[in-house]
Amino acid sequence: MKITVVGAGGNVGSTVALTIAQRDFAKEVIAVDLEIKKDDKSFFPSKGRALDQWQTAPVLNFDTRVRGTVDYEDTANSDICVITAGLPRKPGMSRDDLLSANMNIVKDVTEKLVKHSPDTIIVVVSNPLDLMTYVAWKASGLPATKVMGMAGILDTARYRAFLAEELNLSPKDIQALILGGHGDSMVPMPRYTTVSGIPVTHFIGKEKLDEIIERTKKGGGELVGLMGTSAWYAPGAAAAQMVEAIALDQNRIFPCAAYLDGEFGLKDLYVGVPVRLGREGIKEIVEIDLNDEEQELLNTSADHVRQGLEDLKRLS
Ligand SMILES: NC(=O)C1=CN([C@@H]2O[C@H](COP(=O)(O)OP(=O)(O)OC[C@H]3O[C@@H](n4cnc5c(N)ncnc54)[C@H](O)[C@@H]3O)[C@@H](O)[C@H]2O)C=CC1
Ligand SMILES: O=C([O-])CC(=O)C(=O)O
Repeated sequence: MKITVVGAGGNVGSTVALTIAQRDFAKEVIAVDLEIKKDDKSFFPSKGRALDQWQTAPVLNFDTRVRGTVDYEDTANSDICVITAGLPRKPGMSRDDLLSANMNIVKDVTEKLVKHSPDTIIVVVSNPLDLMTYVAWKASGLPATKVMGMAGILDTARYRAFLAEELNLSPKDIQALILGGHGDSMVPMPRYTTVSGIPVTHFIGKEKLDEIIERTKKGGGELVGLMGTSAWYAPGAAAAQMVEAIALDQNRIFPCAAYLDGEFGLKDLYVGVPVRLGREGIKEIVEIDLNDEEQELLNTSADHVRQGLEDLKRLS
C-alpha cells in the first residue's frame, strides 16, 4: 500500500503522514511539498519532516517508510493520495476567503497526482473543503466515488470531545453525526448523537447541548483565534482515519464530503453526508431519514456550498 500526502511540509500534511506511519498499515508514505527558496538558499520541508518522522520509527515501532520529495514521479502508482496543499486561514478570515488562492493549487496538484497514479483514490483536506473537493474531482477525471473530502470526522470529533468534557464521559463512547458543508452552517445532529447507544438527551439539557452545537460549528475558528493559523492535530488524525478505512477495506461509516447526485434531495455538489468507506472509496452514501427541520438546515448549508460553486465557476 503506497500513500502520498501533498502539502506534507506543512502542519496538516505532516500530521497525516506521521499518523499513517504510526498506524503501520502502509508500506510507504510519500510526502510531497514545494522547494522553498529563501535568502539564496533552498529548503525542502517535505524532505526534512519526512526524514524526522522516519527517525521516530525505531522509537514508536513502525515499519512504514516515510519519504520526502518534490518530484511527482516518486508518487507513481499511489493507492491513495491526500491533498493538504494550500493556504490556511488567518484570524478574521473565513474558509471561503481561501478560494481563489487554493483552487489553482488543488487543481495543479491533482493533475500531477493523477498523471502518475491514474487509478488512485483522493482525499482532499484543503479549504474551502467542499469546493476544493469538487475542484479535485473535476481535475482528476476520476469517478466521484474515488474523490472525497475530509471534514465530518473532524467536526464530529470536536462535538464528541466537547460532549465528553461536559458530561465527564469517555469520548470513545460518544457517537455522533454532522451533515452539511464544512463551514459555520454545518448541521450537527442531536437526534443521531448517542452515548453507548443511549440518546445524548438522556445526559444533557437542551440549552447546554445547543451551546455545544454552536461551539462545534465555530470550532475551526476558535483554534484559528488561539493559534493565528488553523488546527492540524485533529484534522491530520481525521484524514489518516479515512485513509486507513480505505486501505484496510474497513467498511466504516463516517461523515465525509461526497458527491451527491440526488441523495438527500441535493445534486451536483460535494457536501458532508454519512458514507461507507472501503477499498474502492465511497461504497455507499447512507441516506438516513431527516425530519423537516434537519432537511431545512441541510438545504441551507448546501445553498452556501452552491453559492461557493458559483464563485468558483466565476473565478475559473
Ligand atoms: N478540511 C479540514 O477540516 C481542514 C482543512 N485545513 C486546510 O488544510 C490546508 C493546509 O493547512 P496547513 O497544513 O495548516 O497549512 P500549512 O501552510 O502548514 O501547509 C500547507 C502546505 O502546502 C504546501 N503547498 C502550497 N502549494 C503547494 C503546491 N502547489 N504543491 C505542493 N505543496 C504546496 C505549502 O508549501 C505548505 O507546506 C489549508 O487549506 C487549511 O485551511 C486545515 C484544517 C482542517
Ligand atoms: O478552520 C480552519 O480554517 C481549518 C479547518 O477547516 C478546521 O480546523 O476546521
